Amino acid sequence: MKSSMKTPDKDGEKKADKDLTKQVKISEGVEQSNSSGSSVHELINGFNRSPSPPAPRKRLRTVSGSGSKAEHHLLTTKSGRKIYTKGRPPWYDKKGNTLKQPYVIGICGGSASGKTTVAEKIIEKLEIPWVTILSMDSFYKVLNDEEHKQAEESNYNFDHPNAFDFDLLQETLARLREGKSCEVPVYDFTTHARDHNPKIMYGADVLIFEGILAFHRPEINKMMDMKVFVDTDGDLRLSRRLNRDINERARDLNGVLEQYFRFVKPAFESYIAPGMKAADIIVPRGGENDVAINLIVKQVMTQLIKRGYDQSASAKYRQELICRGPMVDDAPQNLILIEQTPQVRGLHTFIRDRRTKRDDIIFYSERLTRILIEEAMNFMPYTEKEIELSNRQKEIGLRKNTQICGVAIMRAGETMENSLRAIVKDCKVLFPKIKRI
Ligand SMILES: Nc1ncnc2c1ncn2[C@@H]1O[C@H](COP(=O)(O)OP(=O)(O)O)[C@@H](O)[C@H]1O
Ligand SMILES: Nc1ccn([C@@H]2O[C@H](COP(=O)(O)O)[C@@H](O)[C@H]2O)c(=O)n1
Repeated sequence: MKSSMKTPDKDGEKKADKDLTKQVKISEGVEQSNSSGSSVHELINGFNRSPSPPAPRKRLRTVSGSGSKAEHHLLTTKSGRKIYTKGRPPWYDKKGNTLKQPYVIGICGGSASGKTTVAEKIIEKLEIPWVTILSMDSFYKVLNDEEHKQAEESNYNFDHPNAFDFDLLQETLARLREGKSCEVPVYDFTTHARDHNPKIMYGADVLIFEGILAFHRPEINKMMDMKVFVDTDGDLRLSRRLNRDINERARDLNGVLEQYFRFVKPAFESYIAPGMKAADIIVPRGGENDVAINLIVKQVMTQLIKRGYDQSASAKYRQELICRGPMVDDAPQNLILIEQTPQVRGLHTFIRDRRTKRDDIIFYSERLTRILIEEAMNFMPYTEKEIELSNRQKEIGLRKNTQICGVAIMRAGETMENSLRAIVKDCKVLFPKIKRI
């Protein structure tokens, strides 16, 4: 979107006024409300939860990293809906081309301004199946011992552009835009380090990239179809950050304040706020600005449709496959079909039913792949093995051959990973096409 558009704030269109009046009314006579509509009670509530003196650092090891808000790529929205945010495993058309580029939304704003909340609300309202959230946190540089010590003492500047690996970020975003898969580091704010296990991400119909310096590098800005700046009052950002860092990021009050005034606030003024100039849309007040979020969602949907996004396309393709009927007759000789037991049919019924919810499909698919892998285990090489029973009698059993056995899975292999690991103790899963980061 090229034209710059400021979304309605307090003085905006009538609807915004109406919403604001509603907000004020809700606050009136209940508790004191600040300019953003958030109550003072809300702001101090978090501190009450965290007793003074603060809990020891490592005890509060709630994972609060770049993957935490959508842990295992499953985002549970405030309304309880579960959304899969890993993106879409690469699909190819009949000519071997990957499908269209994702629509990229960049979300920039100060720390605790509500970037993630806005991103989640956009996703929730869009109601499209393939979405990805990429967070800048994943691209914090790995610290050396000295820097790590400084971070522990709240004396490391995580808000300066030098704290991020922008080259890696640019490369990752470029790959995701091409619909390719990537291994993305998961950041742990409690240890200032990356988790051992990165997460695998794919392109999607919509890709949201959020971070404090999301608009810092012009080459990255060029990859965005829409740039949104979340503009939340500084005092509110500080109070939310205190709440969050103490309760979720294992920090103490003094440390948060020291870091804030030494690094966070100056960096906001020098590097983050100038990002507003690059923005197409400015969202005052963040996640509670439903008028702005609805406008963004409407614009994204319009653009997706212009690009040929068709929600019913996958349903049409499935129907085509059903009409073609089973391909058992002309199947190759070495194709083995799973026995159609009542259990297998029951699982298929869940998976094929158009009313089945997304997380249920994931659950029942995993059960089905377990059956598939159990069956596949019968084709592994086994050798006889003599064992001794508890009554000292001997018995000849079977042990899996110790030789390495490689199995190539052409499509949807990753969806089988959990089941495979649950059944084969010593398996190694390789993703040959994935770019290692
Ligand atoms: N409208 C709101 N009212 C109350 N708390 C909020 C609101 N928006 C965000 N928060 C809280 O503030 C913190 C930061 O919000 P988040 O969306 O994660 O911001 P960011 O991604 O910019 O750091 C979180 O703890 C979140 O729960
Ligand atoms: N080890 C770290 C890394 C980053 N931070 C702070 O996080 C802020 C960015 O995250 P938001 O969710 O608030 O956008 C940033 O302001 C860093 O100061 C940290 O404290 N420790």
